[in-house]
Amino acid sequence: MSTIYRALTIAGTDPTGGAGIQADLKTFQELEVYGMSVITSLVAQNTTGVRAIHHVPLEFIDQQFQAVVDDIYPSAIKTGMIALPEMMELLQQQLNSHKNVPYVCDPVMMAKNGDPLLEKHVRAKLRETLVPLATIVTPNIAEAEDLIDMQIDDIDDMEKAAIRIVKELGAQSVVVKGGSLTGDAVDVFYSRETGLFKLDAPRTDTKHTHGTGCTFSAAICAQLAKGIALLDAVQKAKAFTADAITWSLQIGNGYGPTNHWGHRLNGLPGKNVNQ
Ligand SMILES: Nc1ncnc2c1ncn2[C@@H]1O[C@H](COP(=O)(O)OP(=O)(O)OP(=O)(O)O)[C@@H](O)[C@H]1O
Ligand SMILES: Cc1ncc(COP(=O)(O)O)c(N)n1
Repeated sequence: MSTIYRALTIAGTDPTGGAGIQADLKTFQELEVYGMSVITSLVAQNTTGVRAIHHVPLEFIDQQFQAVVDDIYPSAIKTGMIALPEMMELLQQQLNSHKNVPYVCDPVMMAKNGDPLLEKHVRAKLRETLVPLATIVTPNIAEAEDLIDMQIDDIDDMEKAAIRIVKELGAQSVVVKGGSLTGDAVDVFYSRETGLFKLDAPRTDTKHTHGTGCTFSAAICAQLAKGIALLDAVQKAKAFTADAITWSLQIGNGYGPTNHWGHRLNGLPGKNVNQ
């Protein structure tokens, strides 16, 4: 039998299925990687915004994590919404004990509509605990600005920020995502080994981008679980995410979800599965 690659996401939920744990598991499945999850926070949200957050007790997060690693050992791990400093400390300890496993840190700070998922005063804790352990950290523009306290207006700034995140915060590599800029959807990858690398995709004219960051980081995690090299993993994840955005589902009353099976529709007529 062929190898079963296994990816673990540690994150919050989205009951409408577009972001968080749900988006991660859909992405793992599409990429033929066995998906597992540890839930940190239950989030009552939809495509229009966040209504309420219920944090899972620390001890129970620990029990979920142990239950996974004691039985089906992950080939790669990602973290998404980690809202409390004590959760970050617990995961820092856990990830430190499993340093052999590639780790993708998506430093989730807010939902697409601007609702906070991580309070401002605990962002420094994320920078100190989880970011330094990351094989790759995947901030969007606002998150990168927060991580290294600089304003980012263009691709030059993204490059400066990427280098600083690796050199000053200790992550092994970074991809700064340019989804919120204008023009082509350009992301900037940096690692000490490869240097700077631009990832370019045409921008799809859509507001349905809820969960793009979760999908992108989960796709990187899935590729790393398969043993794909870092830059190649990021390039493959970029293409997967671009397809998920291109083949928009047009559902929800706000920022609608991406289409996780979009990569299967390339070559078919139309860009909207409802057409
Ligand atoms: N309209 C778009 N067309 C094509 N690619 C896009 C578009 N918007 C975002 N992307 C790409 O999607 C990926 C995620 O980037 P983005 O900046 O949206 O992350 P994010 O803000 O963390 O996402 P989210 O918070 O919605 O999970 C990046 O590769 C980015 O370039
Ligand atoms: C649990 C969780 N994690 C991450 C996001 C970010 O995704 P988006 O910015 O697209 O809403 C989210 N909304 N919910």
